[in-house]
Amino acid sequence: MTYSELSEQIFQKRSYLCVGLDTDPRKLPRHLLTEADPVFTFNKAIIDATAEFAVSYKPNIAFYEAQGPRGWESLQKTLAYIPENCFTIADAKRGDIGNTSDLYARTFFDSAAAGLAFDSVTVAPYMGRDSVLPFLAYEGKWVILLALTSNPGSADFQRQQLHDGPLGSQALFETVIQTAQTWAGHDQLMFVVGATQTSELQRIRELAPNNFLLVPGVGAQGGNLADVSRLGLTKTGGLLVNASRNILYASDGTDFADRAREEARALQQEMAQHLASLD
Ligand SMILES: O=c1ccn([C@@H]2O[C@H](COP(=O)(O)O)[C@@H](O)[C@H]2O)c(=O)[nH]1
Repeated sequence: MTYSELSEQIFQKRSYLCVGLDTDPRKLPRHLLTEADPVFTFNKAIIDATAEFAVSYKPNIAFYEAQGPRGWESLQKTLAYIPENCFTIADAKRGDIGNTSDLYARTFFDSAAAGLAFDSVTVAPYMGRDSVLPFLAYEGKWVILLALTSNPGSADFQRQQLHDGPLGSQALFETVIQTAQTWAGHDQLMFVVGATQTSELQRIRELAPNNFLLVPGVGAQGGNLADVSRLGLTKTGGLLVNASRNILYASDGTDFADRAREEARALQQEMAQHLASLD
């Protein structure tokens, strides 16, 4: 999906909601446990219930890998089930020396390799340019680079001051955002910024005025959608705000899909208001 197609979806659906498919078999409603593939059955119901309100889906790969080959199969089926008009994110947080990154990129982008063809993959920037470039070699595919993550540990490295960054003294996450833009344009590069990091969002928008930001951390992690939207929205949308647990596990009963739909609808309705206030 291209930048303008994603932007078009956002204004058509009046939503920048990304539903996180962090599907944990231990949290599934009991009545699904007799299904042949309970994870896929659950994901299918969640997608059916939320597709009207979401522009993106983000399976977190850890939840599938932890189940071995069975999990990989559920992931393949889930990806194939996500509607064409939704942007897909493999939240895998990969990155290694070039030839290894090359295989990670094949895993998530080339369906002939592992049966997966995501639109994008999350990548850790720590190993630098040559660890990221193999992902960018795929035309039409996106890299979503971790910049300032939502967790408390983001202070350990990402907020550390560097004294000889491109602008002199600046935080490591600022260097990541500036330097990565010399590797790819905003049509192929997004940044992860936690919803819990709104104190830095204005600065991040100055550094990356045109890049989409993937913002996890509303709901279960306490991030505030209104603040994220006020500081992060742009004329093209510019945001994908993820919610996982709040939607997936709104109920653990037979009404789980209805409750997930209500949660997704509530987020979409607030997003529609924020988009309307852009005019
Ligand atoms: O900085 C980051 C980067 C990624 N995540 C991921 O997003 C979801 C958030 O789930 P919630 O249940 O809505 O809290 C999850 O997959 C994380 O691994 C993040 O939270 N923060």
